[in-house]
Parts: sequence; structure tokens; C-alpha cells
Amino acid sequence: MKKYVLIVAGGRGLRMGGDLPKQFIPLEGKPVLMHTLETFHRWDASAGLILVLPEDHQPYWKMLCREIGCKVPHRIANGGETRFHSVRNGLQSLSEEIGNASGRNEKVLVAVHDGVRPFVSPEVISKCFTEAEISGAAIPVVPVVDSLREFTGGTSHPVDRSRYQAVQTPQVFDYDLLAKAYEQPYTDLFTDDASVVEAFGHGIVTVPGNRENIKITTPFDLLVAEALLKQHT
Ligand SMILES: Nc1ccn([C@@H]2O[C@H](COP(=O)(O)OP(=O)(O)OP(=O)(O)O)[C@@H](O)[C@H]2O)c(=O)n1
Ligand SMILES: C[C@](O)(CO)[C@H](O)COP(=O)(O)O
Repeated sequence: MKKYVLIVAGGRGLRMGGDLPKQFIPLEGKPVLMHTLETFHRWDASAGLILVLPEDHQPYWKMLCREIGCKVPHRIANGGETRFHSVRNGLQSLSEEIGNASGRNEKVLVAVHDGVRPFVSPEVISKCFTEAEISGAAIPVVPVVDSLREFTGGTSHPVDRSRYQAVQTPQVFDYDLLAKAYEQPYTDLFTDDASVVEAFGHGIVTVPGNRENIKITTPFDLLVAEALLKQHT
């Protein structure tokens, strides 16, 4: 079985603010994205890594790699207008490398991971791959710790939080399934890869995620990330 990881980092980081997209912000001397890249390389050095980056930041990334001496092999694909379009571009770049199912004699699994989630645990990555090998589609989820309210028609009411879980990445799929699902036209309900695959008619298996696997989204998350990194080193 061949494993690939598509690390999407084609966004602008508007909720973080600032001129530098959050995936390039340094944490303990290295960009967030490099921590994420190294997490997957440490997990399995044989997995093929593809980074999806905004076209105009690719020279900057290459400069950072040279400066820091990044030794993790990876290819680069162009970011798109939304996360969906970035994933689609990454899959297109992957298809140029691996071709279609008829010309292949081994199963290919592909994980899609947010470049701004550097703290995913190796156990969660492995579990997602193991389950995806069996079912074709597996994603990590964590329980919601706050109480939840639904806001509709100008009012709100409490909902049963045991009926909800928060979704993380990596989201791992059989490559041919994911590539076909991503041929569907975009809708803004496609906030992750599982929603795309489900709309294509394939079920999803969930596995327990890890609480530290935060998506660095706001300046507050950067403070949390710094604390988590100190704990790791
Ligand atoms: N056009 C886009 C938008 C998002 N992403 C990536 O998808 C992941 C999750 O998205 P999010 O946290 O929303 O990132 P941004 O879109 O950059 O943030 P914001 O919504 O605050 O602008 C990030 O690694 C981001 O770089 C991407 O590859 N291409
Ligand atoms: C893919 C994701 O990280 C799963 O929680 C999330 O859906 C990304 O959402 P965003 O709106 O791009 O932040």
C-alpha cells in the first residue's frame, strides 16, 4: 500500500490577521507549516508529501526551506480560491505522479491535512490510515467540551452536545474515491473532505482524534501552540 499526505496551506489566514499567512508564522524558530511537515515525516518517512501553497508565496517557502535547512522531501502544488479548490489542485498534481487505478497494482491511500494543525499525534494518523484501508474513508473527531446552543429565527435554545463531535484532520481516503468525489461541483457546504466524499455517496468512519490537534486560526491559538510546543520539546 502506498501512502500520500496532501498538506493544504493555500489559505490567507484572514482570521489571524497580519500580512503573513499563518502557516508561515514562526513557532520556536520554524514556520508552523514546517512543524506539520516534520510531524508527518517522523510518522512515516516513506509517505509521499505534497504541500499546497499560494502561488505567490512559493518562492518565500523555498527560501525558508533553504535558510532552515529543511531535509523533508516534498512536492509543491498551487493553492486555489477555497480549501476545496486547493485540495482539488493537490489531487491533480498527485494524479500526474500515480496515474489511474487501471495502471496500478497497489492500493493508494491519501490523507488530507490542514497545514496549520502541527500537533496531530502519530497514533491518530496511523488509526485514520488503518481504518481508511478497510472502509475507504476515515476522519478524526473529538467530543465537544462546551455546552451548545442553536441560533435560529432570532432566538436560541440548548442542544444535546452528546449528539455532536468536532472534526479534525487528517482525513484519509482511498485515492480513487477521493479523486472522483472531488470532480463534483463546489458548494459552500464542503467545509472538509468528508463532506465531499459523503455527498458523493460514500460513508465515513470516525476515529478518536487528539485534543492537542488544534487548527491554528486566531492569535489566541498561536499562544496555545507555543505552550504545546514547549511541552513537546
Ligand atoms: N484557499 C484555501 C483556504 C484554506 N486552505 C488551507 O486549509 C486549512 C484550513 O483552513 P483555515 O484554517 O480556514 O485557513 P485560512 O483559509 O487560511 O484562514 P481564514 O479562513 O481565517 O482566512 C489551512 O491550512 C489553509 O491554509 C487552503 O489550502 N486553501
Ligand atoms: C477541515 C477542517 O479543519 C475540519 O475541522 C475545517 O472544516 C476547516 O474549516 P475552515 O473553515 O477552512 O477553517
